[in-house]
Amino acid sequence: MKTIILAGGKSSRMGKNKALLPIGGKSIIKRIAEEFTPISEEIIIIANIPEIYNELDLSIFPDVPEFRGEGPLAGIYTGIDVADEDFCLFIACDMPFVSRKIGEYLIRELKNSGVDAVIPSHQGRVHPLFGAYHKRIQPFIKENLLNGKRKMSHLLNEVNAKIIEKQDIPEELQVEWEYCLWNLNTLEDYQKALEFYQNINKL
Ligand SMILES: Nc1nc2c(ncn2[C@@H]2O[C@H](COP(=O)(O)OP(=O)(O)OP(=O)(O)O)[C@@H](O)[C@H]2O)c(=O)[nH]1
Repeated sequence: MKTIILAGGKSSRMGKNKALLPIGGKSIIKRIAEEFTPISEEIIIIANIPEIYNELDLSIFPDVPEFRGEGPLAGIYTGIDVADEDFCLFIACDMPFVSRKIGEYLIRELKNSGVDAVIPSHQGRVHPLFGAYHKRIQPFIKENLLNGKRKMSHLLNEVNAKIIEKQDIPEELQVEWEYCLWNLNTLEDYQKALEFYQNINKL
């Protein structure tokens, strides 16, 4: 499988590039890349200012010109295009604690169940930016973007998406579930993530 990190956002609520915020001495995007390297054939970054990430030594592509900067859906469209692979795992660059075990689980479900997408959900909230997607959804994304429908929820209503809840996953993965889905939007979120990181490292 290929892992695709979406890093083409504006981080306007954070006020600085979320992907580069350090946690435990490492940027979030680097943490994600390192976490997924052991299980990925390739890690690809989709970012609109690619040179920012040169030091990561990964493949970096901007959104396709047709949809540049049109939100995460544009990043997924581009990721599917460049990965040229049936099964892709997408991860937002603002999820510092994503887990490869859960990523593997999502991809396995995608392969075994034959659906178009496998998406985690926690406490009534779906997290489509840590999800496994089949290449065949690409025409649906294109149609939505051409019609100005940028919300992930539109796409998930149109394709055959399997939503996974905590109780669906093997028990040994359930501990990781909650923090794995955590994404950071504001400085307050970042502060909480730093505290969480310090606390788990004290255990
Ligand atoms: N490739 C690509 N990724 C995007 C785009 N917009 C958002 N993302 C990524 O999608 C994820 C979620 O982004 P959001 O938090 O919704 O948006 P954001 O622009 O990063 O942040 P805000 O400006 O605060 O809304 C992050 O990993 C972003 O980098 C885009 O237009 N292209």
